[in-house]
Parts: sequence; structure tokens; C-alpha cells
Amino acid sequence: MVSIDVHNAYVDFPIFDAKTRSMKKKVLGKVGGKIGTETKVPIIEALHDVTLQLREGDRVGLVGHNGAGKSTLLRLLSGIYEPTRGSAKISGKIAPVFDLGIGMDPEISGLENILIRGLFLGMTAKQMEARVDDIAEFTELGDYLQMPLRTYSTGMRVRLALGVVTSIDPEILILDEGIGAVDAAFLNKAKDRLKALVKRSGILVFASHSDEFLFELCDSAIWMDEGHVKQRGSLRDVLTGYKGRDPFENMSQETLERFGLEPDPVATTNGGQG
Ligand SMILES: Nc1ncnc2c1ncn2[C@@H]1O[C@H](COP(=O)(O)OP(=O)(O)OP(=O)(O)O)[C@@H](O)[C@H]1O
Repeated sequence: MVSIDVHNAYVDFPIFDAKTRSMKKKVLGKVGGKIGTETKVPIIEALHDVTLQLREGDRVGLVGHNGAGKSTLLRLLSGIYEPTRGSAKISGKIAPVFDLGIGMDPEISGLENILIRGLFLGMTAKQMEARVDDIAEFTELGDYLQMPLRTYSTGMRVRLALGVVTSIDPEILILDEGIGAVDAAFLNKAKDRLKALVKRSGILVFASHSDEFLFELCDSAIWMDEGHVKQRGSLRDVLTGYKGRDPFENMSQETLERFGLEPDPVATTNGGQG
């Protein structure tokens, strides 16, 4: 049974090299977690009293300002961070995809990197060997696949990484946005593979700043603010709360239809003006 149970979890980062005196001057900022200065060493409270349960079939988007705690929560859900207080119990094979470039070795070939990266994401060597041709074809990298990775452009690396990531069979897929460096045509091609990947995953948690991408992959969402869960619910409701307006407002009819979504009735009746 695939599941995630987080109970009253906190994640603190003590900052040993910060200048406590100057930190005590209050600076009001919109972004970032809370910085506590009561102790000698300033502490950033990246997650504050987070409780959530995720079950098989959940497709959850994570939204929030820069520094709100999304990446920290993803790392907690992946078992990379332990909670400072509280608990996080994760059952299932986790594929954490934070940084598409992570786990790649510049000195070995693209093909070898496909294999290594697959192992890193929980696949067996046999499974990866069976998929390598399909991945190679998807990347359109041709003879470059025999060359060391250091000879690749940024976009070529992303193609390779996306090819591997979208070929795996994760029970729990933890996805952090970072898919910007490829050209639009390739991203469209990757979207279909990403959707198929999400379909065969047990649980998806996806942090993103793109409404459209969130609607492609998720049906519910969590709004993180200053390290705590500010709202959890349907993707539309949470985005409306977070942005202060209905996310459908700015979507074209074609996009809405593609997602199988109903246009906002208010916007429709007044000619899309409000
Ligand atoms: N390794 C770390 N050491 C110290 N502070 C950290 C560390 N990682 C994150 N933080 C702090 O924790 C808070 C939450 O950061 P986090 O990276 O989780 O935010 P985020 O919501 O993912 O932001 P973004 O949208 O900018 O990626 C921030 O205040 C950040 O400064």
C-alpha cells in the first residue's frame, strides 16, 4: 500500500554563520520561511506544523511564494530530510525528481548516464536495458548518445534527463519544476510522456509555478505559506485562494477544453470580462 503520513512535522535549519545582531533588525519580506532569533543561533523554520495524508491516486500540486517551503516539503516526503519534530511515514518506492541534472556524470556517455540515472531513480539494470532504445529515440540525440555528457548543451542534457525520468515506474513520484530549458516543441512531446508517467505512478506531488502544468498533471493542491499548509483542496480552489483570482480567467477556451474543464460561468456570461 502506497501512502504518506506526515504528522505535526517541523523542519528547522540552524544558521551557524549568520550575524545574529543584524538579523534581529526586523525586515519585512514577502518571501522565505520564518527566521527565529530567540536563540543564539538563528533558525529558519522551513516547515511549521505540517500534517497531511496522501494515498494511492492522489495527484497533488504544491504552490506558494519563493521560500514558502515547497522544496523542503518535497524533501521531507522523499525521506531526504527527517523532521526536526513530529513524524513523516512514507510507504512505497520513491522517485525524487528535483533537479533534472542531478545524478548525471559529465565524463561518461549519454547512454551510460541513462542507465545510472535509472538506477538512482529505483529501477533495476535489466529494466533500464529494456527501455534504453525507447529513451534514446525520444531524446533525438542520435550519435551524441555515445559522447560524454560534458559535450552536451543545457537543452540536450534536459532532453536526456526527461527521457529517463519519464521512462520509470514510480510508486511515489516527487516532482520539482525545472523543465524550462528545452524548446517548446520538445516540451510538448515530453508532456505526453509526463502525463503517462503520472498515470502509472501511485502518488504524485508536483511543485510548480505554472498553472497550466499543474492542471495538466494534478487535480488537488496544497498552498504553502511561511512553512505551513495554508490551504488544501481542489486545484482550482487553492489557486483561486493563492492568486486571489480564478485561474481559469486567463485560460483560452482551447486550453480549458484540452483539460476537460468548464469555463467560469461568471466570466462567460459577462463576455469574459470578469
Ligand atoms: N539548506 C538550507 N539551509 C538553510 N535554509 C534553508 C535551506 N533550504 C531551505 N531553506 C530556507 O527554508 C525556507 C523554505 O525554502 P524552500 O526551498 O523549501 O522554499 P520553496 O517554496 O521551495 O521556494 P522556491 O519557490 O523559491 O523554490 C526558505 O526560507 C529558505 O531560505
